[in-house]
Amino acid sequence: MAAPNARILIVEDTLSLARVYQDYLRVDGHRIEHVGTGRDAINLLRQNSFDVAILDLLLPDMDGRDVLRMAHDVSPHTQIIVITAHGSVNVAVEAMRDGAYDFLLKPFTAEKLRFTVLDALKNQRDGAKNRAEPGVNDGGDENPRRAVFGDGINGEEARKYFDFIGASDTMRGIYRIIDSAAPSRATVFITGESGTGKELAAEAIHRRSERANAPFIPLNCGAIPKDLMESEIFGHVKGAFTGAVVDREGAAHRAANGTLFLDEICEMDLELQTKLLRFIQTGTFQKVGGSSLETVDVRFVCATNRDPLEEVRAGRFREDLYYRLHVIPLHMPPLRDRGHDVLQIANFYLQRFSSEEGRDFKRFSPDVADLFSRYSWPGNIRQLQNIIRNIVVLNNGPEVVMSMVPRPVSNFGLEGSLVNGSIEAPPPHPVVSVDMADGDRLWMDDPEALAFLSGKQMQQPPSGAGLGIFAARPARARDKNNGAGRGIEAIRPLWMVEKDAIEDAIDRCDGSIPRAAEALGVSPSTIYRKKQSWEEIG
Ligand SMILES: Nc1ncnc2c1ncn2[C@@H]1O[C@H](COP(=O)(O)OP(=O)(O)OP(=O)(O)O)[C@@H](O)[C@H]1O
Repeated sequence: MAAPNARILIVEDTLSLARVYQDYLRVDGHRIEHVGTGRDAINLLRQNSFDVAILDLLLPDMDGRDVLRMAHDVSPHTQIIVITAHGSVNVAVEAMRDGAYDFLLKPFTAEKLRFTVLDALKNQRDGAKNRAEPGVNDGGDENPRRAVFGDGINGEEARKYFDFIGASDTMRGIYRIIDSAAPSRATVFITGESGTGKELAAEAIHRRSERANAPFIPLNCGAIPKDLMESEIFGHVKGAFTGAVVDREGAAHRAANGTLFLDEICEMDLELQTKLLRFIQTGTFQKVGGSSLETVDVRFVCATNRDPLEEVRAGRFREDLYYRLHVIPLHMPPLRDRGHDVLQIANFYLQRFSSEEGRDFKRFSPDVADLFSRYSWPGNIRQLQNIIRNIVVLNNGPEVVMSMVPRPVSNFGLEGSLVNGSIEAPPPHPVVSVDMADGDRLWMDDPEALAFLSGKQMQQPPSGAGLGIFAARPARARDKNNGAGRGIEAIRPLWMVEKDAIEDAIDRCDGSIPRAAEALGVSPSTIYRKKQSWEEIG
């Protein structure tokens, strides 16, 4: 990296340390100023423009995190690097959530400090460049369509970090935590809804670490039947149980010197949790049916889509194991909170699936792009992938138009009910309406979606009428009930409806749960878990 002659503020109350940091950084030709209190730091940041601030979180006059938040507010373009005491990675991670660019754990070397500052500067300059040139494909664009849907822009140009696509602020925060956490041996505990990329994050942590050349072994604790789980992790000796006809190594052994990724960790049964805890504490384990102790060096990364503390409270997850594993928390944001990333990811998969399936898709029409940006994506990236695969397989390009978008995405915005039967103000754009079987009238500004939904003839709204409805249950459901006599006894519990849908999907996939799961946009373990809960209901 080039010597940048940047303006740097050091906020450190120990004078001797501040001098050392200044000496380290002067080598790169920066202009450096120093203050010893939080108050002075905020004042200086308010009056001057600094590229980077190096902030010790332990200050005499203010809580370091308050200083950080205020510094971020008064000077959002200053990249803030926080310094924390050795062993307080958690504090550092929290600080990054509050807007810090990176952190340094004491003690650190001159090289580490210089590199971290240069990296922050590079980020700051890239950010400034992107602000000055809206339209560059890094997610900082004010105009999502230009960034993602403009001519010639394809998914490969989208901002990538390992296998992640996306450059939203939330995801940049995730990449920084991965960068910082990866080199250490500390356990990373990843949370987030299904399909948000938890496994991708675990892999990135591995690939970014010194263990990258050793194996990355994922193990889905929710997808493996309980009684086989212990052998999956620790292996077994011949004859340990019926069917154990040969000795077998488990995931712990295979992950030696690498990373063991325990996905859906909260699904692990309590007895096995005790054995896992012992393994984490001692680095040793016994194969099922074995008598000798084996020792391996593994780094643990685990993930869950549940709230782990809630599981602890409910007695389903051991508290001591939780604290042992929960060293560096990493929360994967849902897709709906990632701004323009959704379009970048959509475009990436459109190009990929299109070439895999021999189609000519190049782009999304503006209304599809708009729908994708507004939709809530409950199944996150996996659902987005499935929708795009569906579109690509069943249609051809070059443009993805509204009529190609399958449900439930295409129905988005149609659910809801007429508020007290009132008719609201007419919309500023043309609408169409349709009379439904049960007497409701639908007013829509999207003729295609309305036609699809109702299968009825459309008409222009009478003058003076306004935007009514949005009471659109799918036509099928309406026809079945035909308006009359819809008593609450006809309503089935949600779990039964869900059970029917899942069983139907499994049937259509010839009994394959993984394929059914993919088609439904959930993980196989979700289905296994649900099947188990239906059995418990009886
Ligand atoms: N930012 C992203 N860009 C591109 N693809 C992504 C991104 N995040 C996730 N994916 C893809 O989405 C799919 C789901 O990701 P992944 O399996 O890591 O999610 P998960 O949170 O572990 O899901 P689950 O909780 O269901 O196990 C994978 O195919 C992954 O490659």
